[in-house]
Amino acid sequence: MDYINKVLEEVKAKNPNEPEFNQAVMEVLESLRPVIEAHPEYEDMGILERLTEPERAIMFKVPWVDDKGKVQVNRGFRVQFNGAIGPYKGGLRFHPSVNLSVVKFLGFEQVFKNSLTTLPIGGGKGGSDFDPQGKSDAEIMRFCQSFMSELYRHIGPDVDVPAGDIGVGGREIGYLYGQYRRIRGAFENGVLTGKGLPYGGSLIRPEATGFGVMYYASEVLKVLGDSFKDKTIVLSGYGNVAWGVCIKAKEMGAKVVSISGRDGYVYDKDGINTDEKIDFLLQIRERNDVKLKDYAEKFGAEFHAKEKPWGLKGDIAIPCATQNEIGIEEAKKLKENGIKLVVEGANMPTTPEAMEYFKENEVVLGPAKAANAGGVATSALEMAQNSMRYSWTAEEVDAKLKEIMKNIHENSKNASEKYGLGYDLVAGANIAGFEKVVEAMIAQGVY
Ligand SMILES: NC(=O)C1=CN([C@@H]2O[C@H](COP(=O)(O)OP(=O)(O)OC[C@H]3O[C@@H](n4cnc5c(N)ncnc54)[C@H](O)[C@@H]3O)[C@@H](O)[C@H]2O)C=CC1
Ligand SMILES: O=C(O)CCC(=O)C(=O)O
Repeated sequence: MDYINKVLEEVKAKNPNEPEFNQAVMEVLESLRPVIEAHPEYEDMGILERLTEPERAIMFKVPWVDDKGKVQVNRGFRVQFNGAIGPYKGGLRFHPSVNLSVVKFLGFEQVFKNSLTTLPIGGGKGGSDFDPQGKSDAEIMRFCQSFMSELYRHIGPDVDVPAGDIGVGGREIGYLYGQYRRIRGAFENGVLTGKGLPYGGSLIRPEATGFGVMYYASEVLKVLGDSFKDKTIVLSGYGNVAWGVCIKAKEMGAKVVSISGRDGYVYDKDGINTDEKIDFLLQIRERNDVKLKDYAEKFGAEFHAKEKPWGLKGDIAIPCATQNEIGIEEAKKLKENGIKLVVEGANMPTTPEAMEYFKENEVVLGPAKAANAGGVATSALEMAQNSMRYSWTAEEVDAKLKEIMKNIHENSKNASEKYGLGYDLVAGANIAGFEKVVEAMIAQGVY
């Protein structure tokens, strides 16, 4: 059995109840074959075994009191996956589907993504099975305070720097930071990113993931001899990432025709392209009872309950909701409906079968760890500003973000070409991310 298959078997055997984690590992390791063939010494060094085992996985109790006075107990996680190139960095997800497998898959992906940004950040991720939907602001605050009452001992500006992800935005980061500051008795604001501007947040961080997706996609379109002008975008999600994509799409002359959530999707044939419509996304997200039907009613669009938007006609698909939202059936529908490019805003939104189908059917795929890296990259810029006790203008941050996304695309393209894989952005991102982390790991001895 070759080295990669051996490690894949071991990972499966060691983590039998972690399908998402196994899926993420398989996707990365399969595309590293040419690199492993060129470096047989990695086997004796145990590089892949070391990379697929988190440096630390913390699981903890999060008790809190609801508005009726009843005690609720959730489970909290922080997985510090690999710190070879910098402090662990990655978001916190509050969603009922969160478990160890989900946090480990996200943390594993984050290692390569953060390496790709070219900035000094290791990979980690965390979260809880707490569902913010239907909770009051006071309940969310009490939950965040309890969550941080345990998490604080594991994090720090040079140790591990969490941020937002699904269900965690500016409001939650504020409550989390307040509790951290109270416990530590110090203004260490480099411990979290995605903060509000008055206490050390960075301009453009809220928009960064969506803007980064569009900057990265523009680079891909350049290679394809095309641009966003007059393109129709089929989008999923309605949250932070989807919002950033909508703002940039409007600026770039493309038309976004859909958003989606847990309850179904909205088809807006005129496009989500006015400030009023785009601002409404923020309002939906801020409410603790998301109903996308409200968008449809307010703006005269169609609402399709319990369905995904992948049957719509368009040129480019940008999934911005959650993992495995595009399976093989959805991939076939996208192809039939004219989609030529899929750019992943969400983490691992495409199943392995769907990825294979895209490859065989000439649909270009921009993978999450490259395409959505603008969020974490701008978080690293927030850390840099906190260290300097200084802030850059929106124009300065945006220019740096644009340059980073351009480099991520270029480095992925070059890595793919270097191993004779042509324009394979999936393999290219995995290889480019892997090479830097491995170099740092080898330099630091066995850890
Ligand atoms: N916020 C960030 O900076 C980054 C986010 N991402 C990824 O982007 C995706 C969206 O994250 P955000 O916009 O930050 O979340 P958000 O908290 O702002 O919005 C929630 C999102 O989750 C989706 N969602 C929740 N439950 C769902 C379900 N059961 N079925 C389908 N969709 C569901 C909603 O459609 C909505 O788009 C996630 O995959 C996240 O990991 C990736 C990089 C950075
Ligand atoms: O900004 C960060 O540190 C979090 C970003 C994140 O969670 C992601 O890239 O998936």
